[in-house]
Amino acid sequence: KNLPPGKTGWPVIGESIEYLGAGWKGRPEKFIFDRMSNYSSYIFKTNLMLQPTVVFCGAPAHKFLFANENKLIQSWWPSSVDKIFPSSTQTSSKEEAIKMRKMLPNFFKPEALQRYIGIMDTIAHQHFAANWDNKDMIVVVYPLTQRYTFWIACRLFLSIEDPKEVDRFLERFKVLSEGLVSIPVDFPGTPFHGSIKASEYIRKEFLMRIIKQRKIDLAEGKASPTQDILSHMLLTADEDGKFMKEVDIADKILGLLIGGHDTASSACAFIVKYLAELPHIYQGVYKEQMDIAKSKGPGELLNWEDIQKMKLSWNVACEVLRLAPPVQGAFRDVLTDFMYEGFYIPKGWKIYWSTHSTHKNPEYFLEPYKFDPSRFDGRGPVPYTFVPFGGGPRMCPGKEYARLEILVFMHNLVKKFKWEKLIPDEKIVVNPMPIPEKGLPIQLFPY
Ligand code: HEM
Repeated sequence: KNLPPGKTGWPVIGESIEYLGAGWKGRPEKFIFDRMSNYSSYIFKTNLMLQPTVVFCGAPAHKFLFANENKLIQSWWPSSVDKIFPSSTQTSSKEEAIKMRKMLPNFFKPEALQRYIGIMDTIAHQHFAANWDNKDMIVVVYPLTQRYTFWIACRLFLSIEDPKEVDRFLERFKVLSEGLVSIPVDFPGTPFHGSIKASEYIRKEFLMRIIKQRKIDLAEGKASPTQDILSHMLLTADEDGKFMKEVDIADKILGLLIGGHDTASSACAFIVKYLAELPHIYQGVYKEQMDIAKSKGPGELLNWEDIQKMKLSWNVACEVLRLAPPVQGAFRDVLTDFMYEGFYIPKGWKIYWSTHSTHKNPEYFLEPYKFDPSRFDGRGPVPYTFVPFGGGPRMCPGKEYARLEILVFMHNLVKKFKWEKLIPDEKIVVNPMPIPEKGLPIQLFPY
């Protein structure tokens, strides 16, 4: 049978090491481009995460995959992810994903999102005052953007208000994320082992304690049914009148935290990096945000209309997501044998789609390494070429929420500071999100 070109690497581990990189700090972009130029610019075979895998590259391939979700293919996560959180939306379990998908529109519908803007803005004020203003005006950005997005999620998902509690939770959470996309060796000391332990603690102890207390508070009228995602999950029954089990709620909330946390933190950190490197882009964003700031009364929070005015800022954020996409790509399981472009794709193999195959492809983006936010003016890039949030039925449900928290972050940041990078050529590592190796230390210059 005519399998796609490519090699499957070492016995058992295949090319996972090349993909994830030594020390789990990989260069997925190089992996994809090397093989696109060695084998074929639209398809090649390999072996990743212990699975024979075909990588689909380019806009037509993305279109094909997104259109065939749940027909020829279905979302699949490496067994490592299934083990770290057994029944949540991030796993391959289709039923759980469907349940989650049905519930999500309530959290991410426009009325709900509009309510979140003021809360995000309040948290941003407190976050910048508590963490960025210091004597030397030197900060390391990535841990701070992690704090910012985690604080927002803790508030909107669980009504955790105390920053110290948020920080304690974040420490455990970081251990979990680090082993999420790793070689699944469950042995003390490996990232995978740490991740399983952290997940058990978060799901079975930390979240369970909050869920039980919330049930009591709701029964006694001390908590509001609409105050956050947790109340909503506890009080919403499915079509058969059944309420979700506590363990499932813990898993779902963890799934949302995983989906939304490191992704948005990485995006915010790269925005800081690019704005430091490109003063003319910073000036444009500064002007746009100051016009909005000047139109507000003292203490007045950002609202939906303000967000709509942040056109250039969002173009800049999109260009950052194109050049440094937080999600490298995702896997699919092949449900039935099929042919693609004359190549045989066997049932049971995995498919991987990669943001890089289009984002930095000169066929779709002229001078792909040039930072040019005007690419997003008007109708923007050609469909299926700009895919930081994926596409089709499994497209990121948190896209609009992410847009809001990123724009609120940019507004509060440029209003307060200019900055310079302290390590001019800081290396970028991918673990599994891209991050500057030393976390992006910067010198701040407050206004
Ligand atoms: C810049 C920020 C973000 C990026 C780049 C991003 C990217 C993605 C991508 C590419 C996928 C699809 C993966 C696939 O094709 O299988 C995805 C799925 C998902 N995202 Fe996001 N995401 C972001 C923020 C968020 C936020 C803020 C949340 C939640 C509040 C979230 C929750 C999820 C969930 C639950 C899924 C799984 C959906 C499913 O499998 O049906 N994401 N995200």
